[in-house]
Amino acid sequence: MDKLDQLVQQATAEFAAAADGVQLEQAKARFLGKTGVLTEQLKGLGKLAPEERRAAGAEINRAKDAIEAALEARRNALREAVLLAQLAAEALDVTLPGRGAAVGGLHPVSRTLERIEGLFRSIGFVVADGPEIETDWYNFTALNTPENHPARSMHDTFYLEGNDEVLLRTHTSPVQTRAMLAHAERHAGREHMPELRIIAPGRVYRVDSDATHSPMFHQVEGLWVGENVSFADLKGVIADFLRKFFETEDLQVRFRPSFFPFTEPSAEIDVAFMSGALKGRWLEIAGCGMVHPNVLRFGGIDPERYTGFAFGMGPDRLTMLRYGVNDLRLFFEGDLRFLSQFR
Ligand SMILES: CNC(=O)COc1cccc(Nc2cc(Cl)ccn2)c1
Repeated sequence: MDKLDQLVQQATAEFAAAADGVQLEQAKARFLGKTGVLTEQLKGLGKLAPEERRAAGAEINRAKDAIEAALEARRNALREAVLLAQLAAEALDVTLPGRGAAVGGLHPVSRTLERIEGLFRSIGFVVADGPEIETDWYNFTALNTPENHPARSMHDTFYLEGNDEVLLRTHTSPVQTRAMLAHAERHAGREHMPELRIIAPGRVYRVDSDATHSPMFHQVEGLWVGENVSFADLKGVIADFLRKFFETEDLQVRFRPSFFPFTEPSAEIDVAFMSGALKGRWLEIAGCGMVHPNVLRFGGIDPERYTGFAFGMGPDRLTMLRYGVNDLRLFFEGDLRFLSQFR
């Protein structure tokens, strides 16, 4: 094989060894560039005799064409490789199953709140709402809570920055007082004020956090005010509600004497199931009592003419009982592995 054939072989091998466009251009320069091997050959033609020059020149140009063809082939091969790599990287397998939008669900506490509201609506209660940021008047004073009562302290109550009159409500009782004032106002001057039956569900805040206490939790309060509402009405409404809520007649309800500043007499409500894991254990689930006369007065209602009962329960606690959950904080951490069990 003569020198020119060797050059073509060598150039083809070096082009094949070029891994990308930059290396290929460097290899091209070695053969076809200004100082390339082929260019040197062409310069050497001047030294030949005129009759030899034409043949030698033709030979060199044939080699040059072969090298340029090898170069072009390698360029195409590299371009093809880049394209194939890109296609592989961006490949979309349309046969894959769709990700799909998962079906959401109501939060277990929301389900409990809706259930409680539905049960009380079915006996004529109306759901009332009110501000979560309250004044200490509506949250404490209007509920007959003494100025020095520990519940007012910053150890139990979240006060807004640098303020001791604006706070995060610690219960939904303020909603009840606001509703009483509005109701009394609306029917002022009439001989008989219509009965008031309201349910006040909502978020409440207390400075506390452990397995059974979260700084933000939920409460549902109920209030029934009329011309001769009695403790018997209270017991009947609560017992009936609990049987419907827990969907069993097989439970006992008891009213244990207690004390709240805003009710007199007051009682804690315990429930005991006659079957299941909690069989026979008394569980405290709510507080209640006849509305204290002062609280009726703060609500614009004459305690000489009207009486009422009220209760307060923790739907978070009812939810824990209903679903057998033992750490309240699980409800508020947003962990879908926990929450998706309640869809
Ligand atoms: C989880 N809640 C509890 O242990 C105790 O809650 C209770 C108990 C008794 C009454 C009330 N609410 C109330 C509201 C007004 Cl406007 C007047 C009188 N009382 C809340």
